[in-house]
Amino acid sequence: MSNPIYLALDLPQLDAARALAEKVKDHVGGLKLGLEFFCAHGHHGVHEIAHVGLPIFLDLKLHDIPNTVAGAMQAIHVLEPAIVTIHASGGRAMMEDAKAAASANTKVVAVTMLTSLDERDLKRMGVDGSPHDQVLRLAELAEVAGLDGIVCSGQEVDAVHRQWRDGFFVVPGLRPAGSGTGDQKRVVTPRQARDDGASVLVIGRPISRAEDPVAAARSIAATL
Ligand SMILES: O=C(O)c1cc(=O)[nH]c(=O)n1[C@@H]1O[C@H](COP(=O)(O)O)[C@@H](O)[C@H]1O
Repeated sequence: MSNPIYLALDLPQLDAARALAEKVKDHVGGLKLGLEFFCAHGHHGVHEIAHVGLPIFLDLKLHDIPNTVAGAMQAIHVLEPAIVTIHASGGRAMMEDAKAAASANTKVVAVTMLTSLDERDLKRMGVDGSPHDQVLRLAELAEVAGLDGIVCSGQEVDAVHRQWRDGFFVVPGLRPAGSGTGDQKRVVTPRQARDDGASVLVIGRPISRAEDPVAAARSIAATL
């Protein structure tokens, strides 16, 4: 069984990101490059990290009118990402056009509700219901739009998996038992997320900021 852990390389320095990826590559299943890295290094940076030889998750959280998101998806074909994120709150048409514009080998998944948000944040944004309700609502929209799956917290993945049996579920906001959560508000352990149906476990700081990133990755993988 392939390793479900994708390391979030949220580092602005290209050399440091590549060195970390090389160091832990035997203990993770993929590498996620997000806005911090991509805004600093763009296509060149993605090509550099791709040389490590692991699948690349390009986490751009695209969110715009359908035509613009489709154009962005076309522009990243050359990077051959295994996974790309868009925001479900961009609506059904945007999601449909994003998937249509993606290359066939790219899984397009929709971020539903950021794991840094809780029910109070939802209410302040004028969204009724619980995070659970909001995630299920947006997951259904993503499924109808023909996406491959969604991003949600480990607190919702079980319910989404029951609603979308063959979906691809990316779960961040993961912390080993007893560790701090930082800016993450909806957090579970990697083992809990995996048991509840996560396809990919996105882990960043618990590995990237560990004293010994290899030991951290190995100890997390050992709990799965
Ligand atoms: O799309 C994501 O990967 C994502 C969605 C979400 O709701 N929450 C979330 O934390 N992420 C990403 O997952 C990673 C979590 O990093 P750590 O909190 O350091 O483990 C970061 O790169 C976030 O951008």
